[in-house]
Amino acid sequence: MQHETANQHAGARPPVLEVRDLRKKFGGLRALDGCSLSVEEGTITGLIGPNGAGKTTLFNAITGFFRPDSGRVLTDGHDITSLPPHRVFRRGICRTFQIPREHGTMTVLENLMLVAPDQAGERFWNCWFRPGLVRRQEREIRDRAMEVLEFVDLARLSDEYAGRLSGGQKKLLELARTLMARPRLVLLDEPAAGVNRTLMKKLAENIEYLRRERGITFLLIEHDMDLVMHLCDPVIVMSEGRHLMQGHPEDVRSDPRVLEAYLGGQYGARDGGGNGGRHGAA
Ligand SMILES: Nc1ncnc2c1ncn2[C@@H]1O[C@H](COP(=O)(O)OP(=O)(O)OP(=O)(O)O)[C@@H](O)[C@H]1O
Repeated sequence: MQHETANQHAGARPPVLEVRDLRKKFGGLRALDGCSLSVEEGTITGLIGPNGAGKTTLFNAITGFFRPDSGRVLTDGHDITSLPPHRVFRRGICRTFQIPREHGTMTVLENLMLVAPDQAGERFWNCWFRPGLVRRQEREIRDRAMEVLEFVDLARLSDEYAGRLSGGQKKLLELARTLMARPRLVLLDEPAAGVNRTLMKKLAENIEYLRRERGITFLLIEHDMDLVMHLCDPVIVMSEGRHLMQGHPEDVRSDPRVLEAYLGGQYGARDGGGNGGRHGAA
């Protein structure tokens, strides 16, 4: 397996995430059609593009939920292509889903405690022979989960069933779950969808804080252009399964290729070329 990227050869630090020529077909449809991009450490990188551009498929291929047909995924220059999701997760790459995947019949706190990696209590013999260790670790995980809940402002709901949270609160819970894993890179799939303005502001503040204070890198798919323009730099645009362009938000906003990608696609056809909905370019 090749372990070094071109950047390493040049002496520079490799990007935290690099995708090279990724391809994925569903039947005759090329969801990813030679997609290449990279995400630099310490950035909040936006990933935008019209419906069906392949953004979520890209997340699925990076995080091991789909096996790409070809191409490579590297983190810090190490090849992680086609690793199963739990091994990608152990590499510090965590994700959220467009539709939150909470365990609805468990409490908010339990949802977080589940995520903590390498729990001693998961090993049968530890429960019998090392009960003190299991209890101590469980206490630590609970304390950590409460800290994370405080951070996302859900501590008061720790004993509530996760299924009873509002859509916005579920998004915060998704973010909280990634934080339990002490991630290096968080992939957020439409964090603002279905979230009211107040919670969205809170979410944006949290993301900015985590990048600044904890050095966490973010790659986020988002259709809310206000949020993208405010939060992300750089912004990568995908179209038809490929990287179309990348730049500062204001450059992307005015780039004719981006407008063309949005207006020329399914959305443009359906909407008569209008651009006022949530999938508008800018
Ligand atoms: N499991 C699947 N089976 C078949 N087709 C799929 C599957 N997942 C995605 N696709 C198709 O692949 C294409 C890319 O979909 P994807 O969800 O990655 O786009 P997207 O850019 O995330 O779109 P959106 O912004 O609407 O979420 C679409 O045409 C979609 O219908």
